[in-house]
Amino acid sequence: MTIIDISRKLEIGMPSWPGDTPFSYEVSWSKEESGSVNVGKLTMSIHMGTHIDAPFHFDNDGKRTYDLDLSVYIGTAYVVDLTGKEKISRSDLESLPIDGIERLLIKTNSWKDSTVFPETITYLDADVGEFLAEKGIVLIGVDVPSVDPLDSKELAAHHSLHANGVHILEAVNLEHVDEGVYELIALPLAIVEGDGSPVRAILRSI
Ligand SMILES: Nc1ccccc1C(=O)C[C@H](N)C(=O)O
Ligand SMILES: [Zn+2]
Ligand SMILES: [Zn+2]
Repeated sequence: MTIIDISRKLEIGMPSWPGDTPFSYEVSWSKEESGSVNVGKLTMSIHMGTHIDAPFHFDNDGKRTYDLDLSVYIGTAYVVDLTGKEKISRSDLESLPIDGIERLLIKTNSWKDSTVFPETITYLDADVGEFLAEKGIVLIGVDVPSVDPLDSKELAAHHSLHANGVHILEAVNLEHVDEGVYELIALPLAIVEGDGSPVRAILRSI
């Protein structure tokens, strides 16, 4: 069985959302000190690297991470390459062979240098939520840190996806992935009050 890892590495110095908590890892209790084991301490924004958004991230009354339906994060996914677009609208997706497929991963290739936070990214139009719901899509994944423009405050795409029951996976790495149908696994951690979760996202060929 071939596993394709589509997760970004979590490491010190990786780019984070401007002003947000950076990633840090340290051994806070060493083997020498504890007498038996190294114990690590992790600090990071939840929206670091490859992660899912819980609706609470952008809606005070929205679901928290632990309450998310795990079946959303496992199952068939279609990877489409839409490199070179400023934004992605319903018309860009209408001809995709996604009948019977419940997840869509979009390769935008718009995060050019993964060692620095991008200045602009390809984003989704607010008409995408309704279209995906009509198609029976329950999750959308993008290879950039947001489904909206980076300076957006309204978050039109986040809200339209949520209103249509489409869950959000952000900052996957699809550089090495060809278009086609796969099985996706990208489970959130059981963070009770979370507004999202880092995930280890993988694809399996089917
Ligand atoms: N971390 C942030 C800090 C400030 C403002 C936005 C963000 C975000 O993370 C938004 C992005 N659309 C996200 O869901 O990951
Ligand atoms: Zn996020
Ligand atoms: Zn988001």
